[in-house]
Amino acid sequence: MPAPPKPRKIVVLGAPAVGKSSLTIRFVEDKFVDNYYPTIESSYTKVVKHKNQEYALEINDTAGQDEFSILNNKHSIGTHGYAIVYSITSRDSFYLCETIRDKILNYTGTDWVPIVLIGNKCDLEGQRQVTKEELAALGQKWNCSYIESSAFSNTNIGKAFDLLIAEIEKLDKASGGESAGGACIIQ
Ligand SMILES: Nc1nc2c(ncn2[C@@H]2O[C@H](COP(=O)(O)OP(=O)(O)OP(=O)(O)O)[C@@H](O)[C@H]2O)c(=O)[nH]1
Repeated sequence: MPAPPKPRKIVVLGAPAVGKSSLTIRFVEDKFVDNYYPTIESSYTKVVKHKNQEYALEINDTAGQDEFSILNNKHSIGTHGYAIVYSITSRDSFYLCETIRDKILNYTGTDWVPIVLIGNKCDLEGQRQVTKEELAALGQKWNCSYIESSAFSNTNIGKAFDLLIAEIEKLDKASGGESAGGACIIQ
């Protein structure tokens, strides 16, 4: 009998208009939405396979943050992993990622949480403001996974979520297994 899907909750955070909804919808529904409607809060589900195990993902797409946004319970209770998104065309959105991660760590009272850092809109090479080297440097500093993606051209979207599941699994293993997952991140 195959193992039942593991439920895993993911929150997508980042500055407004970096493509959080677009990459979530591309991942869940495999389509690209060209219009910009600021998100209030949306939740999506998708079952995916990672290393022969199924995962029932609950993905919470948030309203864009700024440096004054306060991380609330909805963003952290039961959350297993975070996708922090910026746009490669916006240096400000890249800088904001550091603030967002600091808030997560403050809120959870931990010094490490599963994160994938995503540089979205990589199809817009001509408008690039953040280099791949800067992404790699920040990802290495945080000891997390990192990747550039494009919801528009469907580049690395599935891969980004796969990397996040791997980060979540790392924590699961380090904390002694299955049940430890979200519970110990939330404290
Ligand atoms: N070229 C390009 N445009 C993108 C990409 N992803 C999103 N966009 C566009 O960028 C705009 C903002 O995308 P959204 O997905 O609504 O951004 P968001 O981060 O969810 O925005 P908020 O809800 O305000 O936080 C829209 O016009 C999208 O079509 C991408 O990978 N490439």
